[in-house]
Amino acid sequence: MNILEKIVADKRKEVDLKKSLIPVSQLEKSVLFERPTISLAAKLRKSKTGIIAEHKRRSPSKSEINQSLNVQDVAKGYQNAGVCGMSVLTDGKYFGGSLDDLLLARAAVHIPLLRKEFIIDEYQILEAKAHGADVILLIAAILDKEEIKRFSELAKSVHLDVLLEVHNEAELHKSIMHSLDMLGVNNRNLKTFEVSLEISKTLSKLIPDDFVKVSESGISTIEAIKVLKPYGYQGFLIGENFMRTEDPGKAAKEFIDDLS
Ligand SMILES: O=C(O)c1ccccc1NCC(=O)[C@H](O)[C@H](O)COP(=O)(O)O
Repeated sequence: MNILEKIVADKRKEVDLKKSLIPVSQLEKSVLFERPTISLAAKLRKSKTGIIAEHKRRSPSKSEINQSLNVQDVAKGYQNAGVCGMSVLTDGKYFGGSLDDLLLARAAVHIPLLRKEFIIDEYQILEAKAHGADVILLIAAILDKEEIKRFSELAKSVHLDVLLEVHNEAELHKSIMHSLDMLGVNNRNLKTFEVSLEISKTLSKLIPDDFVKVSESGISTIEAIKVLKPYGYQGFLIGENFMRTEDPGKAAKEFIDDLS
């Protein structure tokens, strides 16, 4: 089994357990379920910098990144830095995140929040909404076309933006559909951890203009963004580069100031 298969196998067990403990009817009663969401896609379309900053304590490729920070301080720092949105990893086993991180970030800031998760069941989309997310991530490598359609339509029906992530041409071809808002190209191969910005460059020309294009992973310099912008990218998802520092908000602010 590669790492992605392991994550998905664990996720299936986790979701089955959660469904038995907290029914959908309870998720729908959350005050946050009624909260009007904020569109990340709309923010990215208007932004000159397009930074989506991530809260990431650890990862399968890098192990520990930063375990000592308070998620609300990170969220406020990112908001103060002028990011377009914040990505909150909610997977516990592999990334050290949780749905509580999402709730806490929601209570601290008013920028769009992306639930960064391995979504394999509709339940997780309703869970995202009930915990204050504005956006969900769908990963083409772990979903078939019918699931992408079903999950993205459900997300849209509860007013969540959808970021669909691809890493190769086959994933992109099966994924293009009207119920998506943003197409993300992950520069990291989630099976081998190899990172190359060339993936964003190559796939950019195959993405129709009606989607906001987001380049994800392995971005650590202003130069990388300057290289990717002419390929039509309006969003740039950055995790480790900010989270490795003592003050991710400050690092994001310096980055955005240099970019502006
Ligand atoms: O980051 C990993 O090691 C990883 C491994 C397996 C599946 C997903 C993984 N990361 C999720 C992400 O997509 C990144 O956290 C995100 O794009 C930010 O990347 P970076 O700026 O390189 O931290």
